[in-house]
Amino acid sequence: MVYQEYCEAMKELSLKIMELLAISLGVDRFHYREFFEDDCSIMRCNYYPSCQKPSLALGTGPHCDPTSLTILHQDQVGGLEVFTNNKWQTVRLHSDAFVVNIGDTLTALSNGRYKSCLHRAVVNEYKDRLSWAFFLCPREDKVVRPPQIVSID
Ligand SMILES: O=C(O)CCC(=O)C(=O)O
Ligand SMILES: [Fe+2]
Repeated sequence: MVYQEYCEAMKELSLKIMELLAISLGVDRFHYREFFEDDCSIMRCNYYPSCQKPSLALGTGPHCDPTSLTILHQDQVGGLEVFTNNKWQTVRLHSDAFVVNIGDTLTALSNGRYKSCLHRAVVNEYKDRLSWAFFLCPREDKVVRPPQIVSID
């Protein structure tokens, strides 16, 4: 029940963020909300056992999320890193905050104006770690393309 409520709240939050992104692109505010109708979003709980030699272990290897938006909540152990300015940087922990990632689908939907970000999760030497990721994804048969107004470079 809590799980279902969490998923519904994440879906609504991600659609609200998509409204703001639509406005920022000069697109009709509800354009993406309509695009994500009957969505095939995914919720995933990640568990990373502690590891005595973290540098030799792969938590979640470097990747860009293939999805549209990811809303991530991490526990107080930490381990999420983002590749920016040519180096891996730790994403600061904040118990009251979510991390919002742009995924590859959104890069396509925005004609490259929003870029997906390379990130990874490293494991902790002493503590197990948990993270919860909600991935906003369109219905599987949707054609992914930017609205015309955003297609013009
Ligand atoms: O556990 C994390 O902090 C990141 C997980 C992640 O990148 C993913 O599930 O796609
Ligand atoms: Fe990811």
